[in-house]
Amino acid sequence: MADHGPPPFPDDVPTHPLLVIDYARIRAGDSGEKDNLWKAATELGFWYLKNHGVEHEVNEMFKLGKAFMELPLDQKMQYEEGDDGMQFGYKAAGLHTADEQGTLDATEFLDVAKDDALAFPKAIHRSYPPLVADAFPTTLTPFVKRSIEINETLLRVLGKKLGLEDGVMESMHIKEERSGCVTRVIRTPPQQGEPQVLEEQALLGAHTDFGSLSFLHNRQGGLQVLAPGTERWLYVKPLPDHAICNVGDALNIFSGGLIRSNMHRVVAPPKAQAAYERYSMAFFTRPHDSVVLRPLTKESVVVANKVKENSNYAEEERGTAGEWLVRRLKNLRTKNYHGVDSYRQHLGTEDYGRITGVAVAAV
Ligand SMILES: O=C(O)CCC(=O)C(=O)O
Ligand SMILES: [Fe+2]
Repeated sequence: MADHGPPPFPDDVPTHPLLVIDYARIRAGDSGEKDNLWKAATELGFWYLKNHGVEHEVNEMFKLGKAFMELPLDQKMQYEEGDDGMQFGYKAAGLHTADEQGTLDATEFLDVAKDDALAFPKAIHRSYPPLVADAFPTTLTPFVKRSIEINETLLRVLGKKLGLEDGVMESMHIKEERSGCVTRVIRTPPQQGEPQVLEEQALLGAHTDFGSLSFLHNRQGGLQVLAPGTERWLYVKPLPDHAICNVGDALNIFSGGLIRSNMHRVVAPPKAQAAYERYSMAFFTRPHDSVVLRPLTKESVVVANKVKENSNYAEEERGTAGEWLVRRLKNLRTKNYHGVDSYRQHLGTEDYGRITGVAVAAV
């Protein structure tokens, strides 16, 4: 019998609503829509993005991702990312931990560097399997270019709303510079069990994203958010041709905490969808490697000559974007897991108490 793929997202599971931002209106400079984006970015840090115009490239990426994931494991393992914080290539299931007990994650990643996609046929970070390398001109590079354009536009609006001088936000994300910007395809295997039990098992552990903005494409459920002021993880319902955008830690830090980098995780898709393998795909915009992660708002105000001499704005040193990534990735690797403390070493701006609180409550 022909397999028609997973059934639709069920109507009867609780979900968390997201604001819908119309990219066409943002592009047109609509000030009401820019206000909506600011509201979404500061209150939840997640929103749907419609009319982004990347539907074709997204479809092609899903096809490429599936073709790659279906390669034999030993072929994929030749491109494994390793335990030193490199994050391009292939990550096999179980090589990341999903919680402080060291539970193994259940996700496979294909991670393709923006730098390799833009420099093709030159390799900047690494080489990829022939199936992926062949798809740079037709699929990967077009998707990366469109994704960059969208995230740059959204970042410009958010930078302006923050009160940054023109060009300051852009200068943190220079696409010609080496960065951790990455296109990722994720696969998780079919899950069996009681929905209530499955809903408590993270296949990709609770986290905040490392970079500035994530441009995510979901077709099945499985993504959950822990909304501020709530104690319950809720699914985000995928909507056709709507991207899910979310803020990462770098933007949270740049904004002095004003723009929210919200915790999320991936569990089994709800109900009957759980019996199917799950694919998702994202482009992560991150500051280029040499950018020091610190609040930018004071700097912009200084530029504008508006700051008072004795501003007591808290400034915390987080190192560079490149160092931030390596630290977080290294400590997430199963091989580098030495207990709760090493797991905590991978954390970003998450409120760690919230993660443990929820995990304990779920036992
Ligand atoms: O697969 C998803 O829906 C989310 C993936 C995710 O959060 C990530 O890779 O950072
Ligand atoms: Fe994420």
